Amino acid sequence: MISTAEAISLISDSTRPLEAVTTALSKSLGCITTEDVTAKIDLPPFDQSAMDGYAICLGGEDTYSVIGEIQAGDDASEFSLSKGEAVKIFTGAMVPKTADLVCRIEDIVEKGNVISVTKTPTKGANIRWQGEQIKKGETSILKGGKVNPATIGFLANLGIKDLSVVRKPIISIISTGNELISPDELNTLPEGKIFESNSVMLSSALHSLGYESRHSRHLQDDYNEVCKGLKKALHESDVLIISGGISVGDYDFVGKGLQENGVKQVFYKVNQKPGKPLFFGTKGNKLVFALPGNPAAALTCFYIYVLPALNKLSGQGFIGLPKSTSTLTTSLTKSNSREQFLKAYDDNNGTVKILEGQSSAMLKSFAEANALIHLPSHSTPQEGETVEVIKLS
Ligand SMILES: Nc1nc2c(c(=O)[nH]1)N[C@H]1C(S)=C(S)[C@@H](COP(=O)(O)OP(=O)(O)OC[C@H]3O[C@@H](n4cnc5c(N)ncnc54)[C@H](O)[C@@H]3O)O[C@H]1N2
Ligand code: MOO
Repeated sequence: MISTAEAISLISDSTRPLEAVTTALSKSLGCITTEDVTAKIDLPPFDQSAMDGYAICLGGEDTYSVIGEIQAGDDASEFSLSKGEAVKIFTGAMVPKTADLVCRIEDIVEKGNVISVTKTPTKGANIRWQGEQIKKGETSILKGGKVNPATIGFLANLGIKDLSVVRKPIISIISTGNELISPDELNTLPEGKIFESNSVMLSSALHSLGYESRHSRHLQDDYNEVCKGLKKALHESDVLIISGGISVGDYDFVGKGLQENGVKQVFYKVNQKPGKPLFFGTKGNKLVFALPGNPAAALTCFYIYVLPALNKLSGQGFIGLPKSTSTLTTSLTKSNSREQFLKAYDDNNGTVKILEGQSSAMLKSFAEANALIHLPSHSTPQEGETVEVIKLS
């Protein structure tokens, strides 16, 4: 059986970034840009007032005659002020070229059509100059950056509607098992059945990390159904995330079904708890993860293996959840010959505790956890020792 480090390295070596596509700016959140983006206009596009007040043309006196008003959105390019004149102006409105500065409304006294300035600011005060943020022709964002909400706002402000980015993968989630009933299907469980939970858990994990599952299907433990379902999913996706049916039982058909569909096995089984029977394979550039069905094993394998691969496909490099170290406040009594990922609570102040209920079938402790502790095989760390922590939130 291979180690977790070997599994990670094999997945990374099999993963290539997807091609560039042009996407609507509004749909580009979390994407990696593939080109430098040049500003097509100055920002601001004109000299703008930064305050509500009066734009004045300095005249040597503290009083000014008010000759008009400029609202945000008005074209003031033809507006002309002579020395000693002022125009009422609002935040964001165009400042006439003949104005020297903007006085805040708080710093003047209004008397009819005349204002007295109680505190004259320096020349140029309260004006956001044309192009002071960025000038037409300059680079607004660099190739290889990750689009965040501010990037989208900045580019929208520049009038940019489309962006060239690395395409995000099309992902299918497949759950397998005769025992599974969708909670949407029935309210009461027939004997021997359980409510299906891995697909909604995995699609939520994807969503929380900036990915979406395009297709989700449930397959019965039937060889033909599994083969057909996998064929369809392989045809329509870049990444398959399968849960269950990958162990050694008579009705675990996922391994055989993948082989039948031409998926090349890269590895099967990792020396870890939970998630020992993890399968990873490829078909061309498509990636196939068959996660063990036990829910905590499926989610752990998703975070450790699937997420960094999705990030690499999307142009970000093979990057997983952030890691740090913390001091244990509890001790582990039993060692394991496998590496372990333990559900844990990290207080974000340097200490971490191992939670009760570490079975790979249990999600209760995972739901309370905000971290996984990664332990080497055969280790029994004690209270006070430093351990590696993978942050879930
Ligand atoms: N003889 C052996 N048996 C098992 C071994 C082994 O080495 N030898 N490994 C065990 C380990 S470790 C794991 S993990 C499981 C993995 O088995 P499968 O991937 O084939 O998963 P299933 O048998 O289909 O399911 C396991 C468990 O999880 C529940 N499950 C499955 N899918 C879902 C779902 N979508 N939602 C909620 N729960 C699900 C399923 O009902 C089972 O209880 O194999 C061990 N066996
Ligand atoms: O690998 Mo399994 O997830 O330990 O139960």
